[in-house]
Amino acid sequence: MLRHIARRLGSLHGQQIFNGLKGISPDQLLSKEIHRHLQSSLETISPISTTSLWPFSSQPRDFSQPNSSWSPEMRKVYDDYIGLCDTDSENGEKQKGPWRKLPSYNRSIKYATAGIHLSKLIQAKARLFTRNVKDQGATFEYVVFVNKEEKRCVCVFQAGHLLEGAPGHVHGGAIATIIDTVTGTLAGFLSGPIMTANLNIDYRSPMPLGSVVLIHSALDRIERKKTYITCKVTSTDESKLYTEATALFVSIGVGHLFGSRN
Ligand SMILES: CCCCC/C=C\C/C=C\C/C=C\C/C=C\CCCC(=O)SCCNC(=O)CCNC(=O)[C@H](O)C(C)(C)COP(=O)(O)OP(=O)(O)OC[C@H]1O[C@@H](n2cnc3c(N)ncnc32)[C@H](O)[C@@H]1OP(=O)(O)O
Repeated sequence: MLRHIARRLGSLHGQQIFNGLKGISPDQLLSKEIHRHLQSSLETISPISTTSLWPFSSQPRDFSQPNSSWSPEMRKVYDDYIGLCDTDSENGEKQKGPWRKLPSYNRSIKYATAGIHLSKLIQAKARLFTRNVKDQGATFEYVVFVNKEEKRCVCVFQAGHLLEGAPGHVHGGAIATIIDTVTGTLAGFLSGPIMTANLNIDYRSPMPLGSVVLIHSALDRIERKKTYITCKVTSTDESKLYTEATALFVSIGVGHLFGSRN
């Protein structure tokens, strides 16, 4: 199975991966390829482009583009960060800024869904939890910007009406979900394939439904297979603190999702 996946990825990239890496196991190959995908997305995606090296569709939808459900506040913060992605130099030319917008698709690599244990129907229908509702604005509207040099990212998150927990406020599980997603995105970007091992959350203030908040995540440290991330959720002007969290991600080989320990 792993060899089949590795071959598929190899063929999707003109065989250069498979041919050039003889002696490397499919596990290692997939790990390298996933990390390469995450990194290359960051290098190649322009702010409004949906072009990517994503192998399963030539034009996957990037869910982190502005849509009509975004409030003016969400749109403004998005535009501010887009402005930090490209800056004007003294001679008026565009230069790459320190920030990059990450694209966001509604499914992960097909075989990452514990593949062999799931029916083909489930595999075909599997969708990323945070991107599985078609109704724009109903659940998680978010976009992640990464600053590679500073090893941190900021997510602009607008919490939709279907995320209600306490009346009029966002469910703690939904807040945990978006924190896991953002800290996991940063850990995956920095360390390659990872899984959440530990997530600690302190809920400091209730978050009203419809709020637009910033989720600031930063690398704390990397120790062997362990990537530690810190996180703060604030209002967009950063005057109000909603949530604080720390997360531990452990690097995995792809075989991990198929029950093998490596
Ligand atoms: C095709 C693969 C694709 C994989 C994804 C790749 C990249 C993703 C990148 C970006 C993703 C984009 C968006 C992100 C979206 C969502 C992110 C959400 C991710 C999740 O939502 S994912 C679901 C929840 N997640 C689980 O379902 C994990 C279940 N669990 C396990 O699968 C294992 O448990 C595992 C892997 C955690 C560790 O297992 P293991 O065998 O690999 O490692 P081991 O046990 O040897 O530990 C090594 C060192 O970590 C320490 N350690 C381990 N666990 C600890 C803990 N809890 N607390 C404190 N320290 C801990 C040990 O003490 C040792 O430390 P030391 O090195 O110092 O001895």
